[in-house]
Amino acid sequence: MAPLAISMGEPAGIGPDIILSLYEQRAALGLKPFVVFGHAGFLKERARRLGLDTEIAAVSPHEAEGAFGTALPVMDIAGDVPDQPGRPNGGAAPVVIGAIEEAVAAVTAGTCSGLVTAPIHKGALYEAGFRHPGHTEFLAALCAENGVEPLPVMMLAHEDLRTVPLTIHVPIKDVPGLISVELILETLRVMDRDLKARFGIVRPRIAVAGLNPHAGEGGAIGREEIETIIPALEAARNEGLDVVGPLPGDTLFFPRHWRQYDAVLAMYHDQALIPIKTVAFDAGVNVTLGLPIVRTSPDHGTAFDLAGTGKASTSSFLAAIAMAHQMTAGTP
Ligand SMILES: NC(=O)c1ccc[n+]([C@@H]2O[C@H](COP(=O)([O-])OP(=O)(O)OC[C@H]3O[C@@H](n4cnc5c(N)ncnc54)[C@H](O)[C@@H]3O)[C@@H](O)[C@H]2O)c1
Ligand SMILES: N[C@H](C(=O)O)[C@H](O)COP(=O)(O)O
Repeated sequence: MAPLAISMGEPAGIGPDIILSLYEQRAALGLKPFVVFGHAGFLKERARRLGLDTEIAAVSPHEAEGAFGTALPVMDIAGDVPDQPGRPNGGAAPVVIGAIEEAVAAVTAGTCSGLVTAPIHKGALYEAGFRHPGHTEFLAALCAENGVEPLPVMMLAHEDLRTVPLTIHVPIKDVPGLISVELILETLRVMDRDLKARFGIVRPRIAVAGLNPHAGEGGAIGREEIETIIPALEAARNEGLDVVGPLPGDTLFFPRHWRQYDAVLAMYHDQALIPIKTVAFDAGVNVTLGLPIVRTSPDHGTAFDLAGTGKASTSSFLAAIAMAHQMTAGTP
C-alpha cells in the first residue's frame, strides 16, 4: 500500500516535534511508512534541538517505504524555514502551503494513500496572502474538478462521538445569515454518504442541533429553526436520510443523548468542537468529509507554548494517523 502523506504544518508550532517523535517511536508503535512533505533541513535542525539524532532522507513518495526503516522520508519543499519555536515567520508560508499542495497532488495521483496534516497557524498564512479560512476549504479548492469545488465538511471525531460544524471559520455574527436550507441539506448528504462509505455505518442516524437557545423555543427565541432548519430536515427525510432535530444544543451532548446518533450536525464551530475537545482533546481527530481524498488531522493547533520543548502529546496525531489508515484500508 502507498505510504500516508504528512504535511509538516507550521514550523514554529508543535507539528514538526510530534512528527519527529512519532518517527522515533515507529517500531514501538508499529507505524506503517509515511512520507513528510516539508523542509528537510529545517526538520534536521528541529530534531537536533529536541535532542534527537534522526536521520532525514530527501526522497520521493515512491522511495519512502525503502527509506523508512533507517531515515525519516521527506519530500523536500524548497524554501527558507528558520527553526524558531513559538515565533511564526511569514517567510516560511510558501513551504507550508507548498507542502499541502504537493501532498494533495501525491494522494490524488495515488503515490500516497491519504493525507494527515499537521496544524497550520492561520494568522501567519493570512499575512502571507493565503486566502482560505483553513485546510478544509483549501483542500476543497485543490480537489476541484473542471473548476467545481466539492463541499468540504469538517468533522471532529472521537470513538462514537462525531460532530460537524455547519459553518466553520466565520465570525459568530455572520452565522445566522449563512445558515440556509441548501447548505444544511448538502452537508447532510455529504455526512450520510461519507459515514457510509468511509466509516462503514450502514444507515447513519444524524442529530441536528438548533441555533438558538432551546432550539428557538417554538419561535419565541429565534426563528431560524422554523424558517430554515426544519424545512431542511424535511427535505433530507424526503431523500431517505435518517435525521432528527432541531435539538437544543445544550442538552444534546450528554452521553446518553448523543450515543443515540452516529453524528451530530451543529450550527457553528464552537457548538461542534467544544464537546469533542472537552471529552477527548488528547485523542480527537479532525477529518474532512466530502473530498475525493482522505484527510485527517489532530484536533489541536500549533501550541506555540510547547513548540521545541518535546512536551507536546503525540496522541491526537497518532489517532489521526490511525483513522487515515482505517479510512484508506482496501485502497492500493
Ligand atoms: N488543524 C489545524 O491546522 C489547526 C487546528 C486547531 C488550531 N489551529 C491553529 O493553531 C493556532 C493556535 O490555536 P489555539 O491556541 O486555539 O489551540 P492549540 O490547540 O494550539 O492550543 C490550546 C492549548 O492546548 C495545548 N495543547 C495543544 N496541543 C497540545 C498537545 N499536543 N499536547 C499538549 N498540549 C497541547 C496548548 O499548549 C494550549 O495550552 C491557531 O492559529 C489556530 O488557527 C490549527
Ligand atoms: N477548526 C479546527 C479546530 O479548531 O480543530 C481547526 O482550526 C482546523 O481547521 P482546518 O482543518 O480547516 O485547518
